[in-house]
Amino acid sequence: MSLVELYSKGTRVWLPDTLEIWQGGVLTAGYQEGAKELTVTLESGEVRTLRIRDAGRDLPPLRNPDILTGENNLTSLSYLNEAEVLHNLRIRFLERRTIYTYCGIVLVALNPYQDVPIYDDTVILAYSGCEDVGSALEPHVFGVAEQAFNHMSVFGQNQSIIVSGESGSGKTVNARYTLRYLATVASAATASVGDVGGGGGNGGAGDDFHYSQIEDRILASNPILEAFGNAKTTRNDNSSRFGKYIQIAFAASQISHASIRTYLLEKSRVVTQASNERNYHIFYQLCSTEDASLGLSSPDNFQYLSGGQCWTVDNVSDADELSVTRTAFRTLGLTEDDEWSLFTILAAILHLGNVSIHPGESSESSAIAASDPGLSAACDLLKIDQEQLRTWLVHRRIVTVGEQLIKPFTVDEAVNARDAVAKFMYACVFHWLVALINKALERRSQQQKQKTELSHCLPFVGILDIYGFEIFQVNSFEQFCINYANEKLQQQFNIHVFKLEQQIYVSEEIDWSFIEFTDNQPCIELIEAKLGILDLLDEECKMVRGSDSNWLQKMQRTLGKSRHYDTPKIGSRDCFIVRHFAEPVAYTVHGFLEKNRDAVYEDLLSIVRASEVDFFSRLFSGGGVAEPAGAAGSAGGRGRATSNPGAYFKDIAPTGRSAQQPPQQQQKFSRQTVANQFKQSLTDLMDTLSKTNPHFIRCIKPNDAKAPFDLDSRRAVEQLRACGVLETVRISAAGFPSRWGYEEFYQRYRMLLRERLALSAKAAQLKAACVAILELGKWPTWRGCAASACTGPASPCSAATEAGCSGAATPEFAWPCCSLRHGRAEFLRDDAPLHCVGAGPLCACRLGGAECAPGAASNERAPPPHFRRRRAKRQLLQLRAEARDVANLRNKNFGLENRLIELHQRLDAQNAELEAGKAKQRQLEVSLHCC
Ligand SMILES: Nc1ncnc2c1ncn2[C@@H]1O[C@H](COP(=O)(O)OP(=O)(O)OP(=O)(O)O)[C@@H](O)[C@H]1O
Repeated sequence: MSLVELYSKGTRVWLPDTLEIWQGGVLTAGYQEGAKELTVTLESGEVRTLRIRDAGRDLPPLRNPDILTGENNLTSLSYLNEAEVLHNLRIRFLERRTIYTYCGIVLVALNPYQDVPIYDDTVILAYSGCEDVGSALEPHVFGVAEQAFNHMSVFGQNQSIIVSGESGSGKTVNARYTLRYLATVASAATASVGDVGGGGGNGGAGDDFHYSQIEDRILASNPILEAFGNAKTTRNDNSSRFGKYIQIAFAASQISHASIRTYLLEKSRVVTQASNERNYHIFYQLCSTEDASLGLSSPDNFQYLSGGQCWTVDNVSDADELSVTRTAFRTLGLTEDDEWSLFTILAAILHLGNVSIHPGESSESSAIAASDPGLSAACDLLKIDQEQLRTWLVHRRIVTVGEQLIKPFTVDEAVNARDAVAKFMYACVFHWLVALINKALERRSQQQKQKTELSHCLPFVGILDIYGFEIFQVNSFEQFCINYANEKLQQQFNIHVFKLEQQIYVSEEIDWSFIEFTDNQPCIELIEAKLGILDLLDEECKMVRGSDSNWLQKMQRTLGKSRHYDTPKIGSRDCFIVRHFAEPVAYTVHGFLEKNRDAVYEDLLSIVRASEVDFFSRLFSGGGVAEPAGAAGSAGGRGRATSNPGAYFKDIAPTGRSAQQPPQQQQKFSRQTVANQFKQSLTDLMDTLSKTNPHFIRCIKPNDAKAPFDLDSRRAVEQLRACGVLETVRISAAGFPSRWGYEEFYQRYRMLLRERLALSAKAAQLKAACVAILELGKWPTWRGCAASACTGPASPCSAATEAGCSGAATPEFAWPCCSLRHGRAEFLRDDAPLHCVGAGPLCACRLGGAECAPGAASNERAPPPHFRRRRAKRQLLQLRAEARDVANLRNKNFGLENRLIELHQRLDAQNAELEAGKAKQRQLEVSLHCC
């Protein structure tokens, strides 16, 4: 169609709008070739004249007919542009109250900021086992989980579900539901095996660890990790301050074991918080007990909990949350004694934060009063030497050739030293817990252990919930690492969606015009390449006199020419800007070196490691009850996902003893900077992800006020642009909706072929076999013959005389899992009738014999015993189908109910107005009467 035809009078278009981003309008007059102007009447009635400079490029985007509005897959829109995507999401979200929408291979999830009734077990049942989950049911996070689970079960291929989005967009909630879905579906599989007495050897007597427990343990890991790793920020009341990748391995559709890797816990939050933010939830939960034996009281009595001047979270009871955390501890097998030990350390951290450090005798020194209550409370709880701690919090040892000097700290240095110990202790607790969870998610019985040894063979589904892209007023080292991680994830997404997809079209010689996308490789190189930002940072950290400002200068000299690096033209001089894929972010260099070194003075470490309590001593030495193997939190000991707190430190390592030497001999630890560890763990993560079949969930934060079902178009478009959803729409719409390898396709549909070919298809014949399967489509008898009397591919088809049947049957077919429309017989893969219900003259079951009684028009024959499992499965499928209908109805109902509530609210408001009007009228009448 030519532009003149497309842009004729009355055509519906979109115009840019400052407030709503896009506004609908209608062309008042058609576009003429070479015209410089276009007149549009907006929906508001305003008439606007558009300047056309580069016709064909700057003509306004076209609008779809109303009938397409609210499509649940954006790729099915006729006109695909930013305005249409936004409009569609808006209608679905605001009018239909639907939070999920497919966008090709991506599920877009809008945060409703309100509980929606779409996650209960009926809905899980509806999605589980649904073969065409993408089209038969509304888009849902359960749909994505089902696709991953199904793909894994059928093809034994590892899957990953990557949940991304900015802070507060709903990643953790969606990841939590995904986890629940997998746990429920897997436990249903276990139960159904148990029901029919199959057993399959799993979970039988003698196992010391039953299958049902592992699902519970997986779910119990959530409240623990959230209590210790989540905090209230200005953007999100329950913000994850660490990244998490959970891998669930399955054996015969049941969970075999699981493991969690964590990424870069934000340790600085333990000692300082921005305004209106909180420390980690667990501290406030603990304070709610006001336990005197731990010296606990209201959170505002502790320095470490008062940085943000915020101690509570709306609608959250810390006391209730504590009981959730403790219940989860029990589920994971943590004893009350160990729990008490953890709480003791947390309380000690809080008391340590209250230690008051004064200027010493000179301005270059500092001191702590012998009677400091914070110091004595911390030392009593940790069972460590108070005098030693008091000394080494305000001094350090310098070792030169042949001699040692004791140098006092300034007040600032002493505060840093104290905070570093507090952060170290908290990180030890966190990583110990991750190791504990991993231990609890292993298989324990002999049989299960064997499985674990073969774990690399078991397929898994991995769920990645990693901190979203962050921009604050002041962005520091943590934001830099978080945004770097997002940059890597975006690249992973690009590689999968754009690069690989297009490469396949080229290699398959499919006619294809390339879709441009923003490749963020140059930005990643700026960060992680040799002489890039991280490299220069590490170099500076090695310098004795290294400083943040020196590092900044070096970056400016070395990286100044990069397209993705910049310095602010106005304002702060100690900033550098990185142009990320999402947005440019200005980072303040202050504190980068210190955070990257993450140094804890060895003298202080030795003191806490010398605790009289064996548990503490082991925990602070990198060991403990759960015996974390190497890098804590790594799955089955593989990978280096979690920073090992043992490798964090090492600033000054004393080599000899002095009068005030701490009691324990120092050990040697590697000097690995935080950024270096993080880079390595991200490389490992990307490596893992690249070997899986990825599924993407893009979470969108619809407004900053956390208002329920409210969409700020500007914010939504920002996020859609940033995470590549719009480009995905274009590529998904232009490309093929489904891609199968020969092997995959053959495995899935081979039962349609004659036995001979089905069994004998070797690698070389795979393509031919696939072609043969596709040829089946030519035979109407096999593709759902419309003829009512069709009995399947008999030769010739017995329904040949009926309308809609060609009467042709192909010799290529054997009896497949027949699902003829009239449902005379149902077959499973091995051609055995499940339950011949249609026995009679038209029975399609040709096997005869014991399983079928031709002529007996009855469905009352009891199935043979060995079909019981299949029948159970069949019934389950029926149940699921019913549940699907219920879920769909419920979805609709929910939308209608909401509309009704809205209408009631409006009615109430109008009534109130009416009443107010009447009252006013009465008043006026009274005053008139008085007059
Ligand atoms: N599907 C949902 N239904 C109801 N409420 C939701 C849903 N998704 C998110 N929310 C609300 O939004 C809040 C923030 O969500 P969530 O913690 O998952 O964000 P996030 O993307 O993980 O943020 P961060 O990166 O800061 O951890 C939740 O605490 C919850 O109140």
